[in-house]
Amino acid sequence: MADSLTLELADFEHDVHTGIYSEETGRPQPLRFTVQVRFRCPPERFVPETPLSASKNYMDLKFACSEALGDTHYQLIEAVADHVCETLFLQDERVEAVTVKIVKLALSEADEKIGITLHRDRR
Ligand SMILES: Nc1nc2c(c(=O)[nH]1)N=C([C@H](O)[C@@H](O)CO)CN2
Repeated sequence: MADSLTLELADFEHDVHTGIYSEETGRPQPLRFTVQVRFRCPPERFVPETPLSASKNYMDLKFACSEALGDTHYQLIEAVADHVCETLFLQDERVEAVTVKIVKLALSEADEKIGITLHRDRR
C-alpha cells in the first residue's frame, strides 16, 4: 500500500487584519494557525540522499499563513483560511488537500479557543 505524506504547521501565530466590527479595523490581531497539507505521490522511500524536491518545503506553510496574507483586511477568518488554502494549492500541483484551523486569540477570556477549521480538497 502506498504511503501518504502530510506536512503540518502547528500553533503558528501571526498578526492579520481581520474582523467584522469597527474596533477590529485599522490594526492587525493575532491568529493561531494549524495547517495540514496532504501531498500526492511521495517517493516509495525517503533515503538519506532524497532531495527536497521529492517533498514540499514545510516553510511554504509558514509563508502561506504570514507574508502571503499581506495587509488585506479579511472580514471573516474563514476568508483568511480560504486564502491559505489557495496559496498552498497554487504553490504546488502535488498538494491534494489542505486543512486550516484558526484560533482568534484576542477573543479568549479564560483560555477558551474560538475559531474555525476549513478543509478543502483540490477542485
Ligand atoms: N464564523 C465566524 N464568526 C465570527 C467571526 C468570523 O470571522 N467567523 N468574526 C467575528 C468578530 O469579528 C469577532 O471576532 C468578534 O466578536 C464574530 N463571529
